[in-house]
Amino acid sequence: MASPSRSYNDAIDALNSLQTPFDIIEARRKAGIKPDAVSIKEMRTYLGRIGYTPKDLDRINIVHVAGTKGKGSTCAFVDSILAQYQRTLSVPHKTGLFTSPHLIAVRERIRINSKPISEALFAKYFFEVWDRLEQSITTEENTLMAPRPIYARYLTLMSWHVFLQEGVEAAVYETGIGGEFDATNVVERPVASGISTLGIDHVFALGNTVDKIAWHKAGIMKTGSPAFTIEQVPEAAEVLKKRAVEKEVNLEVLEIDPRLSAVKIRPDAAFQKRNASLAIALAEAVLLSLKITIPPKNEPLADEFVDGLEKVVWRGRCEVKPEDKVTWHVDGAHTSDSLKMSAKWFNDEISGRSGPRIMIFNQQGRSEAVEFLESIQKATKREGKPAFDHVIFCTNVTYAVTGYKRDFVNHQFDPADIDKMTVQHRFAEKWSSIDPDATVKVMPTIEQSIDYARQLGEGLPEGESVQAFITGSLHLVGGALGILEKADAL
Ligand SMILES: Nc1ncnc2c1ncn2[C@@H]1O[C@H](COP(=O)(O)OP(=O)(O)OP(=O)(O)O)[C@@H](O)[C@H]1O
Ligand SMILES: [Mg+2]
Ligand SMILES: [Mg+2]
Repeated sequence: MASPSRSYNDAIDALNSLQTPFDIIEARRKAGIKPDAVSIKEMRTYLGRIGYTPKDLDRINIVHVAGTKGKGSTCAFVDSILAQYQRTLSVPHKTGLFTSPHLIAVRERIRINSKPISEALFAKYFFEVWDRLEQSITTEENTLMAPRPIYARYLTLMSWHVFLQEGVEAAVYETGIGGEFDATNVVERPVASGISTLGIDHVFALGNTVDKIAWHKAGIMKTGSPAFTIEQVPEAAEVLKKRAVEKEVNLEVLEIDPRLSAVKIRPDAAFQKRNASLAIALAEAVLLSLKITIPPKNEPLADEFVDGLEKVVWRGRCEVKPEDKVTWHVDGAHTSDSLKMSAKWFNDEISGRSGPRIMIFNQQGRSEAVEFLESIQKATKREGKPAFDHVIFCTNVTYAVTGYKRDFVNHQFDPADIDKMTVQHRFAEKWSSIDPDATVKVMPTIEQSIDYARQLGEGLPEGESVQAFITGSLHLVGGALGILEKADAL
């Protein structure tokens, strides 16, 4: 057990103190300072300071995944397949999963045997890393670096410590931003690298065209380790191929795996089948390295693969939650391409259903999201009616009374903007211009937005329910799931 002064909440408060404040982010942005090779060098130093070398990471057999969209889903598929092998063969004995961002609680970013590590374990390892870093500064000459890495990097560092201490035999790693300079890229000999769908996101750090972004993501391919990707737009495919040649990596470009025709992939959409195809290849590579025999590619998938793919739980992505008078469609998409997918998914789901349509949307601190609204409107538009009868733009503040949960405190946004709901008013203005018959509202909290949707459901005739779509931000979706389930949805 963690001591009273070193509880999970203390750990989260300490972690939050490692967030880069909004004004510093702004200053860096203005000065054009971006992540570069120094980030990796520093991560290696921190790893050394907590007592490990990159070679130690080979022990946890890392599968490394980068991409603009589908990283988390692909990682969850791989993890779920490995869980099935653990059930039937007891190998791998322990699995690790490192993903970002979190939906409900920080600790869900670090999982063992598919479950977020407990609060007690999180606190224990968090403070072990904290103390090791503290002690090492006095013993080392190089004090130019900050004593501790920033938020996401700290969690990456901590995940290695957790997985090594816990004896994890196979660990699936999602990159945070990009690949080449991402904290996770300290790994030198992954069991396999996978690159999911590439598109536009994190433009400031990675560049504003898909080829520049592809260059970063390709940085996770390592000489001596197999690499896989799926069909990409030509500019991205070309860069990946070129970098694979430079690194002498055999990059395999996967079609949608024909064996998936016997598997119920949810949602039944091409993008998810691409994620699943990538996951199959990555899981095969891990199993091979663990000396587990798998059926050859021209035979049907082993039951463990089928079950793993069908039973995967990846919350807050394409999730449907029916309630008495509201059917909630919850998806944390937050980039241009994924919001298009997401809106199409919602539209397909509700086809033929009657009842008012409502969208609850937010994307904090990203003004470019105004443009994303158009693609949502295009994918959902109707003849003679607004795409949505009601559209609500709210902040990511969960509750009207208690505000944010600790796990969602975010110093990276301008607090004045949240108070004034600046971005929400801009979204509202935009939506009113593209879907003029919709009732558009701005609300300060997720809770109030959900109440509004529920009120619309009251008094609807038998057989009708509100068709609600919650999207735009994983934080919004996590908060919403917490309210809908009256508890942490972990
Ligand atoms: N291959 C894909 N192409 C486009 N959109 C996708 C793809 N896979 C998933 N999505 C959409 O993106 C959302 C997020 O998926 P996922 O968590 O797998 O992505 P991610 O790459 O981990 O994203 P991030 O870490 O930036 O939130 C899903 O809910 C879905 O709407
Ligand atoms: Mg992302
Ligand atoms: Mg993710």
